[in-house]
Amino acid sequence: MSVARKPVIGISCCTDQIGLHPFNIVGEKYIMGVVDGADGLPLLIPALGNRLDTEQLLDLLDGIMFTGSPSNVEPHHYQGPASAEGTKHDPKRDATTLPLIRAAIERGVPVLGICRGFQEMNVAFGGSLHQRLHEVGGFIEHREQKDQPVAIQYGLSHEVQVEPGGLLYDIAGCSAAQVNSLHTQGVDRLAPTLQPEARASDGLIEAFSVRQAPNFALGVQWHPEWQVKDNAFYLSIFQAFGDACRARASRHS
Ligand SMILES: N[C@@H](CCC(=O)NCCCC(=O)O)C(=O)O
Repeated sequence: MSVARKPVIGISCCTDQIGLHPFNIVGEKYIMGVVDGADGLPLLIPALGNRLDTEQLLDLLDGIMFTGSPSNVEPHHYQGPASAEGTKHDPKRDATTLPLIRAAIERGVPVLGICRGFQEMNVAFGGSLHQRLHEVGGFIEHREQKDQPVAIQYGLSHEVQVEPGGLLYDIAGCSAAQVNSLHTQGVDRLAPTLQPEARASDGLIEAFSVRQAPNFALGVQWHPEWQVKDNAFYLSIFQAFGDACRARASRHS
């Protein structure tokens, strides 16, 4: 009797210097989102840029989650103005995730993008970002309160309106939900291939799917991985992603 295996879900890594050495790192909450929310087997994807064998990786994986990060996509990827001095970048991550997003979606590998990962999806398909939403005018505060405990920083912050009839509406079964909010950047020009799935009260696009994607492809600006089991809306996103990954995995077994 064969036992269904858990889907293998890739998780994009950031790079950072710790002491004398460069490291590939990922926040544990993303790993636990895959384990607890998607019931998947997490596999970390190092930021190897063009040295990553994308074809072999996509053969192995049943899904990929593109994580959030304190770093920002370098603006030359969307023809944006130079970043403000001191902006944190991760060019090795950009060189890995932007092509990997396009390749994964084209190959029908399920994709979930979170926060930076959501912003990367927009840039990967030709969209652009506001680099400092709070300086644009007209937007509510989307940044976390950095002086507050982590539970407050990742606590519910504002509402999003879910597009009726869309993928997220189907998944969550609701037309509005409260989400956390920990980002400075946001979608400016939405890539033509992306379909808005949710907006904040200021109109900012906070979730999208990929039009005509052969499989699950959703990006969200908030952090559904945060204590995923305790929030029905967050959990529904991970379960839908996990189901798509399981369906793909079953084709290989
Ligand atoms: N740097 C971007 C993206 C924000 C983001 O992904 N934050 C996550 C912070 C750490 C984490 O929870 O992984 C922006 O500021 O818009």
